[in-house]
Amino acid sequence: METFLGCKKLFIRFYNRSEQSLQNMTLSINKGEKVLILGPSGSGKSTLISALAGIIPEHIEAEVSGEVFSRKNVGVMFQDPDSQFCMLHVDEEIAFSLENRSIPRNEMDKMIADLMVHVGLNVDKRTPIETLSGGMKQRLALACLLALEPEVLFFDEPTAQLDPKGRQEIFDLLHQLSKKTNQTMVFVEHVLDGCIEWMDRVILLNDRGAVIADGKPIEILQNFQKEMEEAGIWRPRVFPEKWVEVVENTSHPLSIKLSNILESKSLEKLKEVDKQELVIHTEKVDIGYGKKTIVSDINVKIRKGEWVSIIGQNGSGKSTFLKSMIGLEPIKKGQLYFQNKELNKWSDRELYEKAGFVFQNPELQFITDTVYDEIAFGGRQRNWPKDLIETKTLQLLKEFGLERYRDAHPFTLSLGQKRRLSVATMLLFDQILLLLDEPTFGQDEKTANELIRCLKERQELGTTIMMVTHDMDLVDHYSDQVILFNEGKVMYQGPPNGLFSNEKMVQECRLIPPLHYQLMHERRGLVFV
Ligand SMILES: Nc1ncnc2c1ncn2[C@@H]1O[C@H](COP(=O)(O)OP(=O)(O)OP(=O)(O)O)[C@@H](O)[C@H]1O
Ligand SMILES: Nc1ncnc2c1ncn2[C@@H]1O[C@H](COP(=O)(O)OP(=O)(O)OP(=O)(O)O)[C@@H](O)[C@H]1O
Repeated sequence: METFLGCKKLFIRFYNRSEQSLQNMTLSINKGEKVLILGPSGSGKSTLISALAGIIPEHIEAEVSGEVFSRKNVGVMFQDPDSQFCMLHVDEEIAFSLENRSIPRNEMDKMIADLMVHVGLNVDKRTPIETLSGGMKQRLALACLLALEPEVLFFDEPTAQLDPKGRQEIFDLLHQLSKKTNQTMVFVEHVLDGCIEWMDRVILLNDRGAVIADGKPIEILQNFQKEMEEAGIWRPRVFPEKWVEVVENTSHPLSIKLSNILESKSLEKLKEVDKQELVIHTEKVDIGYGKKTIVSDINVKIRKGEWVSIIGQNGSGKSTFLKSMIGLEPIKKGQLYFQNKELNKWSDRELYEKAGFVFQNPELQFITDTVYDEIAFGGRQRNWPKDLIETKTLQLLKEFGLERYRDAHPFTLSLGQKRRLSVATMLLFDQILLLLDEPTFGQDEKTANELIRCLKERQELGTTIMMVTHDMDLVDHYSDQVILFNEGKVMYQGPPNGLFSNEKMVQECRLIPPLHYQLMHERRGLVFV
């Protein structure tokens, strides 16, 4: 029988790399199947999707051998939504997909409005795409893919930048869709809760781009625990009831260690930090763009050595806030002090020495031609001795799993690798403040843990960490202070336990509490292992 979608003995090597990114891959995906591709960061998941969708070698050049069985009518939701937009405004972008289906103009408006509601894109349809937040762009990319109604849908980490409730809702939406249509769906995802249980198949890749397992989700979870753990692949933390028996009978621990999560922060820690010097404080600050205020009346105090998490729904102003704290966006009103001196009294150079910024989109940060130079750059700027630069750079490359790519161009890395590089470049020298915009999204378990370990080490040496994140377990476990934005206001400011134990606020702000709080209220129908 002819293969619907797949590949046979497929090898792919990018021209600027000595190693192959996909090795001897043979796969056959049936019409209507829902397939999840799992593998550590850099294992070739995006490369595989691009090959099956016909993008490699047509639009991205590479040395390809073997056979690919692609389809004509496919749609891809790319990992980086910016790379797929070609129009200026939200409605035009969705209309572009509808035009592909020859939908008459007079039917489009209603379809666009419905799609925006479906994916939770709560903005005016004439909004310029470049002004959308990261999560909003991801929702738009999904709307465009759904508008296309292709025969095969490829999703490359479709929920990586979504707020926790949004992630759940989008997976529910896709699950419903999967039951209604006979469209084939191929997913790449790092976080498995909410999606793995309704997949027909899981394909597991190793770090060299070869298939190591292919089967039903529960079989893979049961029989390839060790391989998944060694490769650093996240496993689901919450298991649906239908899998309880299987889960109970396995000898390997199926979830992340609960002891880590249960150890919640106490108020004592914050009191200790209280005595220390202020790094940033604001008085009645408003942030926003042009005439639009995004968050008003911000009064925060951020101290030396604190770990501060900034949370809130997509579009609530987290990235804007982070940028405003070191002048990358101007504040609209109020006073902002950096080390007790008004921010505008510091020169750019001084701020650059004292504060490191990791952007949500890592590509915005890269300025050199190799991974090595990217990390070494800061040391060279400071005229450090060559030996010192080399030692420190090599150490960071190792810690972040980037040794193999030291001579590669930063733009050719996988998204997870790019994000790790963007954090590593900020860790070469000792800034007193690190501002990080979602540094862990798109990372496998092993690299996320390593990244957090490096940040924790810095914090213990006195660096202040300000991190935007949607990962509530991370917030719970590490933060001294949480700042929550909701509907243009600071809704909460304080230790994590004060927030997560306030069920009303958690609900109102559409948060999903960390596992440890969910455990306390054991939700029915779910089993926590
Ligand atoms: N255009 C390119 N040129 C050169 N090398 C590339 C290119 N795109 C990807 N690679 C390399 O191929 C390998 C596989 O990358 P790919 O993006 O497929 O990984 P991935 O499994 O999707 O990773 P992640 O989970 O980090 O997104 C990586 O080592 C990456 O650096
Ligand atoms: N350059 C800009 N011009 C006008 N509005 C903007 C601009 N950048 C962002 N916005 C708007 O400001 C609001 C907050 O965006 P921001 O990126 O700060 O949100 P966020 O909380 O970081 O979201 P996400 O979780 O999706 O990354 C959004 O409504 C967004 O559309």
